[in-house]
Amino acid sequence: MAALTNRLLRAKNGLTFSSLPIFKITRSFSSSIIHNKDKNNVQWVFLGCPGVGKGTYAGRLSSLLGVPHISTGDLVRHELSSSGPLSQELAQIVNQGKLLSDEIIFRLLSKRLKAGEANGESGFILDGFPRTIKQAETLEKVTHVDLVINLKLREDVIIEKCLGRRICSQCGGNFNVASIDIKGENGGRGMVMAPLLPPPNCESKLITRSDDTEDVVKERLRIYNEMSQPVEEFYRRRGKLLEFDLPGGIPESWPKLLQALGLDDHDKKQSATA
Ligand SMILES: Nc1ncnc2c1ncn2[C@@H]1O[C@H](COP(=O)(O)OP(=O)(O)O)[C@@H](O)[C@H]1O
Repeated sequence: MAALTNRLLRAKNGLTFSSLPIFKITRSFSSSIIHNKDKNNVQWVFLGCPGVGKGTYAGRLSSLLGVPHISTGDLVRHELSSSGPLSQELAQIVNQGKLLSDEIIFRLLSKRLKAGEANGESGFILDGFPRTIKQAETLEKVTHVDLVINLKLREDVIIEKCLGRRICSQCGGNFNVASIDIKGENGGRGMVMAPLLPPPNCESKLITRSDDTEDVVKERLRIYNEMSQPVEEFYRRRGKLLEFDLPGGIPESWPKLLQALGLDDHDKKQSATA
């Protein structure tokens, strides 16, 4: 693990690499990669504001394609839930809506990659990383990214969704109690998002993330616009960015996302064999 961490940290400082587990510098980008459903060829990144649904859609694609969904936010929350020496220091930063240092994120990510390597994982769907230009440059040095999916949603809806987010403290399931029903104005489209309610046995165990308060959500959005939006431009310039405006909740958005990714047949085949 130490060697791996060092390689990731060295990459950040511009030194050379041979390989990293999961991350392979073997292929050049081709726009047709989007149509390649071989799981070994899925090296994707999800971008988008806090609460837009990166975790939901990355998780669904991960199950569909059989590639690991690696969320740095989940890695951070796992670290916070431990009683390790770092957890209090990290909690202070996360609960203010600020970003953690690259060093900490690289350390957590390296640890996760090492565990995945031991389990024979290949391919990846990254969620929550990269979040700064520096992180994107580092990732570019250590591996190839095929496709970057940028999820977009109106800011007022994002705030409501973040405030409605709930987690079951027992099973870890993610739910949302917000019910969004925005009427279209001046011929514009409205938006309906039904709540994603928990099953009865989770109902009494729901908790809210400590960084999902209104002030902290607004600060996270501010930081996203300042630090992470330039990452969109980084990938746009490389021709890798797929912009996806979410049309509504999961029932409307999931089929359209699959269509945009050329995966709608894949989903049908999988449902037929299930
Ligand atoms: N790549 C990263 N760089 C720095 N900090 C991160 C990164 N990923 C996660 N974090 C920290 O973990 C928190 C939660 O992450 P995440 O669940 O991805 O949040 P969000 O819902 O805002 O997208 C972030 O607000 C930040 O403090």
